Amino acid sequence: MHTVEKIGGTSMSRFDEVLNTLFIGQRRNSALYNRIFVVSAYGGMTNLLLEHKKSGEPGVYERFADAHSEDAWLETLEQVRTSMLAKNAELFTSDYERQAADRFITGRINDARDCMLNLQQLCSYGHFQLDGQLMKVREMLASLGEAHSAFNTVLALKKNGVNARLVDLTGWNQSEPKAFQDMIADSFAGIDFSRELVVATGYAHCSEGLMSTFDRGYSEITFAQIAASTGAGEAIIHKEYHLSSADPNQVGVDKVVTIGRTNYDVADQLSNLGMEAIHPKAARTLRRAGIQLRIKNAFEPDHGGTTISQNYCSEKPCVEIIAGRKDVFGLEVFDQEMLGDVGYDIEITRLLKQLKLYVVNKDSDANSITYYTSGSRKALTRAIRLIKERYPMAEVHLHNIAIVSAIGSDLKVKGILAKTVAALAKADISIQAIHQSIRQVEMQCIINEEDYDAAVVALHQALIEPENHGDVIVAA
Ligand SMILES: Nc1ncnc2c1ncn2[C@@H]1O[C@H](COP(=O)(O)OP(=O)(O)O)[C@@H](O)[C@H]1O
Ligand SMILES: N[C@@H](CC(=O)OP(=O)(O)O)C(=O)O
Repeated sequence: MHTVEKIGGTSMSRFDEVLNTLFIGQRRNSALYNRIFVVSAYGGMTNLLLEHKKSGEPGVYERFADAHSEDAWLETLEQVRTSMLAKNAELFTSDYERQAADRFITGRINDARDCMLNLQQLCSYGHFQLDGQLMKVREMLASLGEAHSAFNTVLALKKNGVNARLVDLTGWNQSEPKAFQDMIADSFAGIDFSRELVVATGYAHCSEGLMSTFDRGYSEITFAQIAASTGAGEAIIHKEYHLSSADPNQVGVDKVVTIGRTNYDVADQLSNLGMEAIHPKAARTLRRAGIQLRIKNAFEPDHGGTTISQNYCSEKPCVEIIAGRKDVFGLEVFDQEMLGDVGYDIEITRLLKQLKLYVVNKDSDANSITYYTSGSRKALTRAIRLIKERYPMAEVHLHNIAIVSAIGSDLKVKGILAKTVAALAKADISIQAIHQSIRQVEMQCIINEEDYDAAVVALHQALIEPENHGDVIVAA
């Protein structure tokens, strides 16, 4: 039976290593096959094509959509071209592959550029509106990143003697889009996985619109659907590190512990904080298809990694992960008219959704609500203006904050709140707000942005390190 394996952008950026560990390594002949790889764009490429995933800094798409900067998008698209060609030069030293790689991506970029210029021209006539076409432009731009990395991967594999095959799901020259499930099923029909190593683009063109339905992180959706549709034995996500008790880059590779087993509930909490163990909607597809999910370190192929299942719960209560995010704004709305009126909250939430501001969490008291949101500062400034227009008596304040969070499949650890507060106080970090829900899977502290790194280290030290878990918290 075959596996379906996803490689994220961060790992794809270290392609030479991935080639030696995952794709080929010690594998020979038949051991190379029965694997379908789904690849993301090289790290940073989608940020440049659309907008920065965390800071919201505009990329080609955002600049194109912004009516005030008519030509600024062209400059950013040329920046994408330069980065993509530089990546090709880094990957391919021989002329044949490099020219083929350059030709392919140059053709796609030129097509996208011409299409966007024509659209801009067309929409200069009042009968045609750009707004109605923007999502299509977003999809087209996104697909460039995954087409680039998948095409290059096949080229590199072929050069190394592997019988690799590209499954290009971007629908580039397709006359009409198909439904998502049909697009995937049709593209894989009739392929003998035991003879061909398939590399599929993490972006899939479809009538529903992958971006409008799932937005960023979409390659996991494609990955999960391919696994379900081809009846994979296991679905594997390869990451830069093992799924660990904290970000190894922040706390230190020597201090963090690998998570051996966890559940989809924990994965959802991580996803809410922007650390996507797995996209929640991709998890659902795998769960329904009864396919086991494993997260592995792309550079340690012999390690079992982390298995994620629906029913796992740690044997005794413990903190499994310290996570968080620092690109968060606390949008505080104070209005004495709010007292007893739930409609206030509903209306502001709707407004934030319209402005594509993601609400990570919120808290309230009698006459104020604070929304902890991520998104661009521009969208937040707009939100403040609209709230003030709608509620003239409201006082609105914006705080630069960070969220640091302790997560576990069973967090009913005795005295956890006291330990957390003591650890932060000892590190001289002031807590702005604190949340622990009754379900006890996650506890969040809101702190000042500049305290973020120190807070993660302090909580890891106080809540995880004393448990002496060894190398792995519950080996898979
Ligand atoms: N608990 C954690 N375990 C492992 N990596 C983490 C954790 N929290 C944050 N990270 C960070 O996630 C980053 C990207 O991970 P990865 O999933 O490989 O990226 P991509 O989305 O490109 O696939 C890593 O560089 C690491 O610093
Ligand atoms: N490249 C896309 C899709 C994706 O899922 O990427 P990654 O696997 O690197 O998170 C993005 O940045 O949204």
